[in-house]
Amino acid sequence: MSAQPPEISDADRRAHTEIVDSEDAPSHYGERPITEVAVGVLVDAQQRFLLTSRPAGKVYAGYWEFPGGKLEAGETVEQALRRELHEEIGITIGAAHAWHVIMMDYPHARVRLNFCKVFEWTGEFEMREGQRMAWETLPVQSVPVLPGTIPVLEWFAQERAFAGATHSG
Ligand SMILES: Nc1nc2c([nH]c(=O)n2[C@@H]2O[C@H](COP(=O)(O)OP(=O)(O)OP(=O)(O)O)[C@@H](O)[C@H]2O)c(=O)[nH]1
Repeated sequence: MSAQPPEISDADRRAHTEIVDSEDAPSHYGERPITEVAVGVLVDAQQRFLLTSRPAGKVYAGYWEFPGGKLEAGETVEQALRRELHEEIGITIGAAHAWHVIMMDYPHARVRLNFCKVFEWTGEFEMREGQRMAWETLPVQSVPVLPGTIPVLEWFAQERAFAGATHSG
């Protein structure tokens, strides 16, 4: 859990979050096109949630996030999530329960993160891209966390009546 924090630029620090909670924002909301992303919040029987580290070679390599990825043409959020989690972490998910939707405006991309809670899955976890995995609870111990992950920790804090810092750093 002691990853060397990657370099973060001033532009990255200014990454802007908008809580949308709606799938109605047009696909060219604002001045830049939006990339749709399906993100899985796996919650186990002990109410822990799964974080994975971003693999080497991707933007924000080494940052901790909830696993997921970009929608391919014609896919629904649930279909993309099922495909991504199978490809990246080796499991087959049961139902994906739509939770929150946020926009993140990064220097490299403007993304709409469609977070879904997942309570059931089959198969063994296998980090197929060399990621690391951690079952976490609040406060999160893995550092650093991706900017787009922080709102999720705040939603968990609200749900769980958790007071205090949700993560380190
Ligand atoms: N998976 C995931 N992506 C997130 C989260 N928060 C967040 O801002 N993002 C952003 O959403 C985008 C997801 O892209 P990705 O690189 O994971 O997707 P992918 O696996 O399809 O990428 P690829 O095209 O490199 O194969 C990235 O810009 C990433 O920074 C999160 O919690 N999980």
